[in-house]
This record gives sequence, structure tokens and C-alpha cells, in this order.
Amino acid sequence: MPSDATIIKESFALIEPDAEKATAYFHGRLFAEHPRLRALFPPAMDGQRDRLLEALVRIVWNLDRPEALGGYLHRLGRDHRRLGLRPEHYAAVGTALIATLRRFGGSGWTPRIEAAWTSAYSAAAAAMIDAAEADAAHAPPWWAAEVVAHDRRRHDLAVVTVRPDQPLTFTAGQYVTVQTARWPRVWRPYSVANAPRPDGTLTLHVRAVPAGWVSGTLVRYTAVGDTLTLGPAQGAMTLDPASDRALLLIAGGTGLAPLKALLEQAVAEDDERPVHLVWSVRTAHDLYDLPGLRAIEARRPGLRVTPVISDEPAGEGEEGERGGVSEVLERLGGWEGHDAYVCGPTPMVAEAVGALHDLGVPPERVRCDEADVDASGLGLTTPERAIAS
Ligand SMILES: NC(=O)C1=CN([C@@H]2O[C@H](COP(=O)(O)OP(=O)(O)OC[C@H]3O[C@@H](n4cnc5c(N)ncnc54)[C@H](O)[C@@H]3O)[C@@H](O)[C@H]2O)C=CC1
Repeated sequence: MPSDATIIKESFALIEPDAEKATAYFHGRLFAEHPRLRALFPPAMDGQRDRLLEALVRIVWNLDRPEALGGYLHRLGRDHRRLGLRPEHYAAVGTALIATLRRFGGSGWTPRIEAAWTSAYSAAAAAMIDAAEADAAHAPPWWAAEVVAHDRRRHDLAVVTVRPDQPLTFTAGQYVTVQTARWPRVWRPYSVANAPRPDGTLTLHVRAVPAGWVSGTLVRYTAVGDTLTLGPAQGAMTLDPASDRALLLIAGGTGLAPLKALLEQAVAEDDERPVHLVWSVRTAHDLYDLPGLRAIEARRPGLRVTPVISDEPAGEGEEGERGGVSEVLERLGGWEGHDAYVCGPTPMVAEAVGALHDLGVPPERVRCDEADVDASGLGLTTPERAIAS
């Protein structure tokens, strides 16, 4: 007899061809039955639908990997607290979800399949509710954070420092979600660009992307004294405590943020391993944080910062490398013994990861920002891995 996990995976294939319609139906049904739930979602639902699907796919494919699934559900449950999600909301979502699956499962849908889904959803919801309750014992659902510095480094880029009203625990390399008063319920993730500081402040690197609600607000309409709302720290791109291998940090644009945090942590730990930051930007004008990086480099032996300009020919007296990230990594060479961390635009990350593989760095020593850590949880959260909008 097939297991529930097998039944769910096979029956999910019935819905997948109509996935877009199914997720629209799900949200329509959920909000029709529970109008108050609409208030938990952002005004524009674009993108929200894909997130529901992504979360579902991830849950379905991990059903027979309890450890991975448990960790994922734990993170979702904890993260949902910032949205004000309560246990009864999970029940409402479950009812709408099963109704949707039944409707789009067509003639292949059976009571046995429905029972398998119902039980899997109940278990997943219970895990998320438990995680939220456990988290509530020691952390607030969100943090009000005052902007204490706003440094507009370029017309479209700001380095923003905030002080949360209560301690917000994080590890270098993690990110937080951010909501501005201008766009209630629209949350975007930004990496913390520093290792934990004694004064508890967090610095974010924000590029205003075209039509970016949150990023545009943070860059253009935010000033010292304003209050932002932050969600809990998330993400697994943190230093491996068991490793003392040399570090290679490869950043693209504002993807520098989490790698600067790792760099600061390596410096703070006072270990002597070599650290090489390769920071790729389009033009020399984009090197918005180079003076700060050079200052750290001057203080820490064994730390090297190499700026890379990808879209401009070398100008007179300009420092750094020229070219795409893969050719520069190849030219610099000698990465076999390193732990590598990569962050930046997705295609750049893919290119760098491919280059590291070709240059003999084992895949288990290459970490990039996980596209999935916060994910979305049944469409009820709003983070985007695009980090920027
Ligand atoms: N601000 C933050 O906290 C974080 C940002 N990120 C991500 O980092 C990225 C930074 O964006 P920008 O600063 O606008 O970077 P950008 O567009 O200026 O590019 C940075 C570098 O990546 C290279 N690149 C871009 N597209 C490429 C492609 N298709 N193939 C190969 N190389 C490519 C560029 O040539 C340049 O050298 C965004 O995708 C953002 O989501 C990631 C984590 C944290």
C-alpha cells in the first residue's frame, strides 16, 4: 500500500498543470470565507500566489524527509508571528486548501487522497503552531526599529542603520524582513551587513529597484528618527563553526551585505585564516562601500579585498580586476582549500558557483544565500528572495 507521502506526491501532479488557477481559487475562497484574513496580506497579491505554490511544493517533496520538513515548518511558524497569524487561521487555510485540491484534482481525486492531504496539512499546521508558541516564550513577533543613520551613498542606494527596541538576535550572514510605515504588510528581506554589535544596531544595504515599494521607500523616503518594523533573523548562510579553512567571499553589488557581515565576524573572532573578498560591481561608481572595506583590510593581516568591475574597461589608475566573475575567479586562482560564500544577483551567483566547481572547490564548501529559508508559508507571508524590491 502506498504511503501518504507517495499518495500526496502523485496527486499533486494532478493539480500542477492548473497551478496558477488553483492558487488564485485558493486565495479567492479563503478571503470569501474569512474576509478578515485579507488584512494579513499585502494590498497587491501579485507574487503571493507563487509563494503559496513554492511552499506547497517544498512541503510535498520533503514529506518523506522529516528532518528537513521539520526545520522548514519551524522557520515558517516562527516567521508567521510577525503577520499576526493565529492557530485558527491555519484551520481556515487548511479548509480552503483541501477545497482547492479537491476542485482541481478532477476525476483523479479520491477520498483516500483527500484523507492523506488532510492529515499531512494538520501535522504541518501543528508543527508551525508549536514553533510559533515556542518562539513566543522568548522573542517578540516583530521589532520596532528606529533609523539611527541613513547614508545615501548613491542616487539609488542607501546604507541604513536601525536600532531595534528590543534585542534582535542574529548570526552574521542572516537576513531580516523589513516593513515600512508607507507600505503596511509589504515585507522585504534585507541581509544584515554587520556582525552582531554591542549596541544591537543593524545595518542594511538597500538599492532602490525600479517600482520597488520597500526599497524605494528605504532609499528615498526614510530618514533618521523613522521607525521600521523588522521580522526575526533568518537564513543559513553563516560561517561553519567547525571549519578553519581560508574564506573566499564573492559578492555582487549589494549582495555585499551578508558577506561584509561574515568578514566582520571572521575579523572579530580573531582567527588568522586568510579571508579574500571578491566584490563584483558593474562600474567603478558602484563601489559604494570600498573605503570601509579598505579600512578593515588595513587593520587585519591576511584579509584581501578585490573589487571587480564587470561592465567598464580599466580606467587610468583604477584599482581592482576587470571582467565577469568566473574569469576573475579563474585568473586569481588557488581556491581549492577555501570555504566559499556567494551572494548577489541570481545569475551571478550561478556563474560563480559553476566557476568554483570547475576550479575544484567541492560543492559542500560552497554556500549561497538560500532561496528558500523564509519561503512563504502557504502564501501567508510576503518575503521575496529577490531581496531588493
Ligand atoms: N541588499 C541585500 O541585503 C542583498 C542583496 N542581494 C541581491 O544582490 C543583488 C544585488 O543587485 P545589484 O546591487 O543591483 O547588482 P548589480 O546588478 O549591480 O550586479 C552586481 C554584479 O553582478 C553581475 N551580474 C549581474 N547580472 C549578471 C548576470 N546575469 N550574469 C553574470 N553576472 C551578473 C554584474 O556584472 C555586477 O558585477 C540583488 O539581486 C539582490 O537581491 C542578496 C542578498 C542581500
